[in-house]
Amino acid sequence: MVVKINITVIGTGYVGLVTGTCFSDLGNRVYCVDIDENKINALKKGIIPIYEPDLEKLVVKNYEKENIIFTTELEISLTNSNICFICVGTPASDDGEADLTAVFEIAKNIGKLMNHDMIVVTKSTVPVGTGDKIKSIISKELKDRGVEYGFEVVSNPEFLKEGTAVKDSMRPDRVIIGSDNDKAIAILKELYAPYVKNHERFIIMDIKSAEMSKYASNAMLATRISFMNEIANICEKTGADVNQVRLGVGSDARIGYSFLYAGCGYGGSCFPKDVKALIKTGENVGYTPKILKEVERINQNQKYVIINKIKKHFGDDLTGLKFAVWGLSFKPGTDDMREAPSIVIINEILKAGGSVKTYDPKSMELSKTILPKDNVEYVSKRDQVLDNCDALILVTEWNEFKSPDFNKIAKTLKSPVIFDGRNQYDDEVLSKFGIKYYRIGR
Ligand SMILES: NC(=O)c1ccc[n+]([C@@H]2O[C@H](COP(=O)([O-])OP(=O)(O)OC[C@H]3O[C@@H](n4cnc5c(N)ncnc54)[C@H](O)[C@@H]3O)[C@@H](O)[C@H]2O)c1
Ligand SMILES: O=c1ccn([C@@H]2O[C@H](COP(=O)(O)OP(=O)(O)O[C@H]3O[C@H](CO)[C@@H](O)[C@H](O)[C@H]3O)[C@@H](O)[C@H]2O)c(=O)[nH]1
Repeated sequence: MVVKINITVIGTGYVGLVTGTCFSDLGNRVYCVDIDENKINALKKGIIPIYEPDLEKLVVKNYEKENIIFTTELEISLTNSNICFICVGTPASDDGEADLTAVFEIAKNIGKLMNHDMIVVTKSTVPVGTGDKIKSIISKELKDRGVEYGFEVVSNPEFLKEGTAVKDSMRPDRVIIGSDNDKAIAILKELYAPYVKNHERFIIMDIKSAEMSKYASNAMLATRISFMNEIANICEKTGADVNQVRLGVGSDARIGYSFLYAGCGYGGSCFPKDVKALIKTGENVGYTPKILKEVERINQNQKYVIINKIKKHFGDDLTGLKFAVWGLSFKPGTDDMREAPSIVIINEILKAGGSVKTYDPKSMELSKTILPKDNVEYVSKRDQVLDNCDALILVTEWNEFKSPDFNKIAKTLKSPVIFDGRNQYDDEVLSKFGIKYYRIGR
């Protein structure tokens, strides 16, 4: 295939590695840059530092074809590229504000190193107004160097989901391009065109609206989840069942079924930090975002709903009790543990004197570096977890937990009781097996 566009992607995490790989698969030449030397060296050997379905074979294929270059050298990458994507992390600071240290450091380095005209595209999730700040940082560096290269800063927020990141990138619902520069817009459209067959899916807007669209989308989805968790909590006190309510509500075409699942709270690297950052954006301009503050508060509380049910069943003191935990990652399909509800649930069990035996298909190695070492045991098979445990807790709904052998569960657990944080099972089926079943919103 003919090489089309030379691209630099800065930051090879979930977003950068997937974005860079998908662009390279179209025949573009992509320089994937990271400051983490270990990560770059591993990638050069075909070792993918994250678990993301379909990613490994695409990386290996395109690395072998020399469509991807893994490097820590930003200067060489920029020299050989016309477009540069910023894909570094923007984690929450202590006060909730997005920490833009890495983004601004990169803007500075781009200004210091670029030696021809460049389109600088922000794919990291950044607060409204960041594009203007990136522009001034680059301009200042160019001025200090006494050079006059042209550059455009474009906002192109990313909407991929972990676990389906490759699919989402190759078939995006929409591609938002925030820019007022026709040439930059045309180049980005050309780059994305093979993945965006339906051109109505390109949405062109000003840079600030593009930045805000990303936060508003995540905040809307987080709001739906907290809303349903609130409904679930009211269901529990009134005798209604949130599973049935979800069907009743979602069937309205104006509402739809997605993101209405009650559970033990949303986690991950995006919703928690982006809701906090949007609250901060509002406060910084003298506005108090009341709905968003409640969305966040409901989510914090929701992580304790399962532990409260456990304590209601066994009492506040869990000393001497061992809990089997299925699932650790913040959702199925990923090894990502950022803001995973399992962290809160397991720590609360340990605090109350209990111990934990756990299994997750992908995130156990990472969990070992995050969870306390004492009283947490890891096993390599789903059903091994059950031996000598007093109860089973389902935290992450991986497929292999969806239709387990209930007979075995009932016989192996010391007391046949399941606490289900993801509403995966049928109350009637479990009662036939003599299993006491607690779930959310019933
Ligand atoms: N993870 C997602 O599902 C997702 C989806 C959409 C948008 N986003 C947003 O995209 C951004 C990146 O998220 P992520 O999950 O890919 O982060 P990540 O933490 O997985 O990856 C970030 C990478 O950037 C590298 N990095 C940090 N500073 C650097 C520097 N100065 N130069 C070069 N590399 C540097 C890190 O070493 C790391 O490899 C965030 O703003 C996030 O909110 C994430
Ligand atoms: O009905 C639902 C749907 C999701 N969740 C939870 O919500 C969290 C986030 O899930 P999901 O949105 O699937 O995962 P992410 O990979 O974090 O993706 C979100 O965050 C990304 C980063 O900004 C965006 O790009 C995506 O569009 C957005 O969906 C997880 O803990 C889920 O368990 C629920 O509790 N109920």
